[in-house]
Amino acid sequence: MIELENVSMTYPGGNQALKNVNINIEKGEFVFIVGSSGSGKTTLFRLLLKELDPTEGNITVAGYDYGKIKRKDIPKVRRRIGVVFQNFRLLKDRTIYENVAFAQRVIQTPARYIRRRVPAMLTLVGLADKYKSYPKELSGGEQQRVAMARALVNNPDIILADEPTGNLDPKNSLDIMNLLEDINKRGTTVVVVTHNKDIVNEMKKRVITLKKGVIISDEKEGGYIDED
Ligand SMILES: Nc1ncnc2c1ncn2[C@@H]1O[C@H](COP(=O)(O)OP(=O)(O)OP(=O)(O)O)[C@@H](O)[C@H]1O
Repeated sequence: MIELENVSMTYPGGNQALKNVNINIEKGEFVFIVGSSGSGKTTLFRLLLKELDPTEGNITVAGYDYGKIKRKDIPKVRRRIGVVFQNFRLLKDRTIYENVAFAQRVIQTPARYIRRRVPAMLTLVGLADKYKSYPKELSGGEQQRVAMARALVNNPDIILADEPTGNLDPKNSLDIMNLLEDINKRGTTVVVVTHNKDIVNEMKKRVITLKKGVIISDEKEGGYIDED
């Protein structure tokens, strides 16, 4: 589902963020990407979305070879990736329903399909009764669940989450992780970039650890490696 072959990324100016990274993530896996600040996690995330191109190596996501992909196919591959961010990134002036529906409207999904799909996603994340609320009326944990519903609404193959529990307390963090685990059990590949040591240790999933742009460990049922 996701393959990086000898991927290196050097930013203009000379910062080498990733060095010869090899990762293979199969369909249906749940993977944590961890590492201290500056280790290259965000760079990896942006490469997977094709927001950046590597300076060396090959990336394949959902069957698309990023080195050969046609420009018109980039939105197609992005549609197969649901993205969740630390700061939720909801539209403040839209209701919860509209926030989730918006992701479908932009890809011109038929209205009758949206009317079925949005409530189903809000039910999945436990927020069916909040559909008329605005983001500021919800707790941080609830807002992140809306962001998850939005990420899932187009039925992606992959969920990419960048520090999804970064703004949440331990209870809400665990709820979000349990939701990601449920989604994973339904067949979606889940990749979570995080600093959250407790969560990583609790979940016992595959853990890939980056340090200064190099993979220093890739463990099947791993834990958080303290570097200091
Ligand atoms: N746009 C950029 N231009 C130049 N250098 C960059 C750029 N973005 C990141 N870097 C450098 O690349 C390296 C990796 O950064 P990256 O943001 O990928 O790390 P990170 O693991 O996500 O860190 P954090 O946990 O603090 O978000 C760092 O040395 C950083 O300074």
